Amino acid sequence: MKRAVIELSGITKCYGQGLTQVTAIANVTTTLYAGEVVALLGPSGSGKSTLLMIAGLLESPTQGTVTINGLSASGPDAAIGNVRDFRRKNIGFVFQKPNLIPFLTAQENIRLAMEINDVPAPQQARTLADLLSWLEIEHRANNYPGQLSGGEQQRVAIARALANHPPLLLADEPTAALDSKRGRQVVSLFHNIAHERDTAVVLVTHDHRCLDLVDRILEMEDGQLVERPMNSVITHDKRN
Ligand SMILES: Nc1ncnc2c1ncn2[C@@H]1O[C@H](COP(=O)(O)OP(=O)(O)OP(=O)(O)O)[C@@H](O)[C@H]1O
Repeated sequence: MKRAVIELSGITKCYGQGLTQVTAIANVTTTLYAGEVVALLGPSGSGKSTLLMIAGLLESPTQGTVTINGLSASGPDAAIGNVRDFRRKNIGFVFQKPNLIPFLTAQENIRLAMEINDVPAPQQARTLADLLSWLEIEHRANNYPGQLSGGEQQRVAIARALANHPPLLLADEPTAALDSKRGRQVVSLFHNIAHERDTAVVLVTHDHRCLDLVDRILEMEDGQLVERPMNSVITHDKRN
C-alpha cells in the first residue's frame, strides 16, 4: 500500500497586501508518496518554488496545512515540535547551485550535515562510505568543491541532502546548470533514490527531456496544481 509522506491540504500563499498582493499558490491539495519521483512543472512565476518552500517548511502558507509523515506542521494540531530540528532530520534539499562550503572537502561537506544532527561518529562513517560509493564519488572524497566538476559537485550536494536519510527530498531545478547528459544522470539518480530508499522526491524542473525517468507529473498553472498524464508531455530521446 502507498505510504503518504507529505500531504498538502488547501494551501494558499499570498505575498504583499492590498493592491500589490500576489496569490502565488491558490488552494492546492495533493499527496506525495514514499518511493516516487514527482516532477513539478510550470512556467516562470507559476508558483513552483513557493510550493516547494512550503512543502519544505521554509515558508508558512497563508492558509492550509502541511502534514509530513502523519504529523501536522502548523496550526492548532501542530505535532512536529521544533520546525528547524524536524526539517534537518526529515527533509533533504537540493538546489540549482550545489552551495557546498568551499573550504571543506567533499566528505567534510557531507559529514557536516550529520554532525549538526549529532549522529554518532561510527554511523557517520558508515553513511559516508555508503553515499560516496553509491553516488560514485569515492575518488573525489578529499577534493574541495573548486576541484570538482559541476556534476560531481551536484552529487556531493545530493549526498549531503541524503545524509540523514530523510523521507522527503525536495529539489529545485537541480539540473539547470548541467549539460543534458549530466542532467539526465542526476534525474536518474533521483529515480534510484526514490525507488531504492523509499524516499518521496519532488523535482522542480523546466527540463522536459528527463520526464521519462519520473513517476508522476504535476504542473503549476497560475498558482493551481494540475496532475498531467505521463504521456502528455514530450520526453527525451533515450539514446542521449
Ligand atoms: N518573497 C516574495 N515576495 C513577493 N512575491 C513573491 C515572493 N516570492 C514569490 N513571489 C511571487 O509569487 C509568484 C510565484 O513565484 P515562484 O518563485 O514560486 O514561481 P516559480 O514557478 O518558481 O518561478 P520560476 O520558474 O521563475 O522560478 C510570482 O508571481 C512571484 O513574483
